[in-house]
Amino acid sequence: MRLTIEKISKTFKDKQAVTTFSAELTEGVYALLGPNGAGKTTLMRMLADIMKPSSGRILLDDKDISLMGDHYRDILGYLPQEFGLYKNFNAIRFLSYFASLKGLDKEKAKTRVEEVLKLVNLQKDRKRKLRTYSGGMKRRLGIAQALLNDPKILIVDEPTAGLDPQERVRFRNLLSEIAGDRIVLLSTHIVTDIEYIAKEVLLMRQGELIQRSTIEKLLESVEEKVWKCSVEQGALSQLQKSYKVGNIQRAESGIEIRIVSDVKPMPNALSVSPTLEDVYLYFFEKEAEENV
Ligand SMILES: Nc1ncnc2c1ncn2[C@@H]1O[C@H](COP(=O)(O)OP(=O)(O)OP(=O)(O)O)[C@@H](O)[C@H]1O
Repeated sequence: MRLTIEKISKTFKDKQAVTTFSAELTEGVYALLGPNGAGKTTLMRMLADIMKPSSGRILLDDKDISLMGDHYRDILGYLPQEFGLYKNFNAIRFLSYFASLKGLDKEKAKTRVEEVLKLVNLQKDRKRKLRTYSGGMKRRLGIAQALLNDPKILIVDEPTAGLDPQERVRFRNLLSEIAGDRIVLLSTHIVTDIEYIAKEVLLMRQGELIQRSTIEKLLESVEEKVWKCSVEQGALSQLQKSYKVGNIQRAESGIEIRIVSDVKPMPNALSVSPTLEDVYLYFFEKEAEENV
């Protein structure tokens, strides 16, 4: 299976949200990483065939998805960023309702609803009203909904927004379990979401794909560009103006800061091993976890 994104762009009036984005995706988990406003949601909506590109094409195994109609929707699972729940429904009723919208026949739907509840580990809570669900449970239910038709392509838009770190880890594990032979595209601006699970990372900035790589290669690309420096408090604000400063830690003598820079920022700077947060800082300037 091959999903080909061929030079797609999307313009809203005077705003270019996505600019000639091209990529080819095969089975596995891909992470679309970029800051708020980078164009991730717009790209995903086009991949989910909810929004038409202003130009360019999306092909599944060489067939234009805009010409595939229901055949494409049959193999697609989509979890949008904003996902409305019927608060007075329980999980079974909610999923059965979506199953009927997706055209599953009644008998098949019954079995499938139980299967997806098991997959996302909500079996025990399947009869509870959704208004009593935690943020993590709601997101898992969202994934269950997206999996009802056993999609070959699964698109999930910022699924970990608002989840606590423990729920984020559970959600990440869930995605990696269900990935199997599907194409999974997950968008996020939180670097820890993509650790361990992403086969490749697509970095998006201002509507453009600026880098596509494995996590290992991304880390390699900032090798020798991450520095630990001991500085005095008074020097900090000037350094922040001149460099991309990551973690700031108080030490016995002054403070210790992490700087991402192509050149050694000061004589006493020590080169240290990069993390994904450094990668984010290198490509996107802002602090990696700023928007959590
Ligand atoms: N319907 C629309 N009309 C006008 N501008 C839009 C519309 N949808 C998105 N945009 C603009 O396009 C740009 C990309 O938005 P998009 O929501 O795709 O980014 P994002 O990376 O998903 O960000 P976020 O993480 O905040 O959702 C933004 O500048 C946004 O304001």
